[in-house]
Amino acid sequence: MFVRRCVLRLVTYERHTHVNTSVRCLHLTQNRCRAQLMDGKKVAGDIYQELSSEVTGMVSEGRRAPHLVLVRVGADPASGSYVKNKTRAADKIGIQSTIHHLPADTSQSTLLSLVNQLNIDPDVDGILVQLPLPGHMEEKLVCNAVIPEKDVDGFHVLNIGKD
Ligand SMILES: Nc1nc2c(c(=O)[nH]1)N[C@@H](CN(C=O)c1ccc(C(=O)N[C@@H](CCC(=O)O)C(=O)O)cc1)CN2
Repeated sequence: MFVRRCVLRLVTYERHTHVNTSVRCLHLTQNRCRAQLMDGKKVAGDIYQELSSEVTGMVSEGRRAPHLVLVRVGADPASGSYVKNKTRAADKIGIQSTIHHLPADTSQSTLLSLVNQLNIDPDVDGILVQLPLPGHMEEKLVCNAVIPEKDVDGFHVLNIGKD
């Protein structure tokens, strides 16, 4: 997914590769690696472009656009902004998005039921539970309730560490 595909790009060079002066050297055990300053806006723009073309391709083949569901619990203003930004990013790419905004006093079992419904809903491709959750909830348990195939953040124990 978009967020997971936004990775830091490290450029490794062979010993005799031309050395750009803006490049800093890092010496690892075997290889010489150079970290290159990244133009974040350009990389983000390229990723938007790439994903947008992918979605356009899917739709032109008669498939529906991917559907992302965002779950927000409580009224944390920062979480509100992050969720809004994520739906904006989805819109820009052509991904459908839906927000489920639950009150702060929602019980954990109600949240888990919602996650389970979304897990089995064939019209939902990705699920993102915005953190932090209210103090009475166990974030690890909730993150692991999202099935790995729909786990947009990669927070499920089976997805952590995968690229
Ligand atoms: N379900 C998730 N919940 C939360 C995540 C997450 O990845 N998934 N991360 C944070 C909140 N968050 C996104 O949701 C987030 C917070 C901060 C940043 C970030 O890059 N901050 C930069 C500034 C970036 C900028 O200026 O554009 C910084 O602090 O230096 C990104 C995402 C917790 N919840």
